[in-house]
Parts: sequence; structure tokens; C-alpha cells
Amino acid sequence: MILKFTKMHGAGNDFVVIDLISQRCKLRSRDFRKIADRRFGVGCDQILLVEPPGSPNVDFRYRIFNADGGEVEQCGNGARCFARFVRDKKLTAKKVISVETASGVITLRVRDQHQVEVDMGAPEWIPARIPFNAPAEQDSYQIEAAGQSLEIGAVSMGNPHAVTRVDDVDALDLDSLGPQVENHGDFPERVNAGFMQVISEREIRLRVFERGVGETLACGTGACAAVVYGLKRGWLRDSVTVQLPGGKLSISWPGDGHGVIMTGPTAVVFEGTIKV
Ligand SMILES: N[C@@H](CCC[C@H](N)C(=O)O)C(=O)O
Repeated sequence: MILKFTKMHGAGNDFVVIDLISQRCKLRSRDFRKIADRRFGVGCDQILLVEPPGSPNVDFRYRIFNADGGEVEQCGNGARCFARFVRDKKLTAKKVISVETASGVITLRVRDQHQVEVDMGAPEWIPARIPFNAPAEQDSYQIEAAGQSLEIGAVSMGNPHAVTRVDDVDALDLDSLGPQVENHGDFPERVNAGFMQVISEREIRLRVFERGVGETLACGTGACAAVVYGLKRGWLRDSVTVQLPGGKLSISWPGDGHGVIMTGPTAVVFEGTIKV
């Protein structure tokens, strides 16, 4: 079958977005791996599927597949591209769009042609719900990875994150450290590994080694996880600018019980078709 797709990115985290409302197709894990392959396919970090909602109070269903073919619960940069896509394709004229994901309903607000704000929902700190093996919830935990002892914050933004504060993100060897944290035995569903450098109370630099992908140029849920951890530890305040290798995101969180608000860019790169 020939499928139409749109290649998009949010701060350099790139996606193949497929409308499964106007076209019908059952895609399998190997199809996602082929589409994501940068030599034999289109190339992307994640594939985003636009589907009809499963319940009456939401506008769409949003499904996310990592480049390794595995389905995941959440993707922040993808959520912004999703909002831009459904408006560009005239699947909705709404500026406030609610979508169901594998980790619950999130709300997308289209600010202008390029900037979208997303309420990513409240962070989850309870270890069993991340999931992370720890006897009790703590502000931080010690884990061993690549022969080093790391102090991490463990949090779910719908998907699991381990965040480590470092002095200089440029000095990290993420190719060796990233896979060791991603596959750490205390994260039974693996984890996205974020490394943040605090520049000031309102600005951080962040690199993320994403579960099922490797290092990406930006990770929206990773930015939310880093900021909520930094706010909890008292290192950050108010609205924080997160500088990622591919661009900037703005993140704010009023505190426990509230959703994390992420604002950032979206871009369309090209449209095409692929045989699956
Ligand atoms: N790029 C994403 C996160 C995508 C999913 C992640 N790799 C996982 O496995 O949980 C983002 O922008 O949040």
C-alpha cells in the first residue's frame, strides 16, 4: 500500500506524521522501523499516527512509535506537531484541541502558525508508576551506570525519565552513558536519560538520550522532566527556557497537582508517499 505522510520537526526532534483518518492502513512494528530508517526509509525519531478518537469528549487519538518500532505513551514535541498537522490538513479548525494518548488526555493550544502550547499533565513521582524500582519516593536516587555513580531524579511525564544534573553537557560521552542509563535494571520499561546543566534559575541546557531512539536534538517530555525536577530541588524558578541542541522550549509548572505547560516551535519539512 502507498501511504501519504508529512515530515515535520519540533526543535529538531523529527517525525513522520501519518493521517489514518483519511487513509486506512494497519501498520506493524517492522513498518515503523522501515519508515524511521534514515537510509532505507524516510528517517525520523518517531512516527506519529493521527486516528479518530475512541471517546466522544476528545478530538483525536494520538499514537507514538519510536524509531525502534515500539509504541510509547507520550511525546511532547510530537504533540505540538500533531496540533499543527491536524489544522494544516483541515481535520479540525479548533485552536484548542484535546487528544487521547496512551497515558491520558492532553490539551494542545495553537498560539500562531508556528508556536503551540501543550498542557502535558501533572508529573508522576511515585516510583511504581514511573515505573522505577525503589522502596519509597525520594527527591533523588543513586544509580550506577558506565562505572559511575549518578544522582538522578526519576519522574514520569506519561513516559519514564531519569534526569541528572551535570556541570557541562558538552563534556558528556552520551554514546556510552546513554544506553547504560536507558537500559538500567531498575527501570523495567527502560527510560529516557536526560542530562541538564543549570545556567541560571530560569535557563538550562539539556541533552536527552531517548529510549528507543538514541540522542535526539530535542525531547519535549525530557525538557518537562528536567524542569520539574529542577524546580523540586530548588535550582529553578517560574518559567524556564530549555536550550536543546535543536532549539529552545519554554516550560512552566505551578507545582504539585498541576499540569506542566510546554511551549515551542513546529515545522513542516516535506510531504511524500511511502510503500509499506
Ligand atoms: N521525543 C519525545 C519523546 C518520545 C518518546 C520517548 N523516546 C520514549 O520512549 O518515551 C518528546 O518530545 O517528548
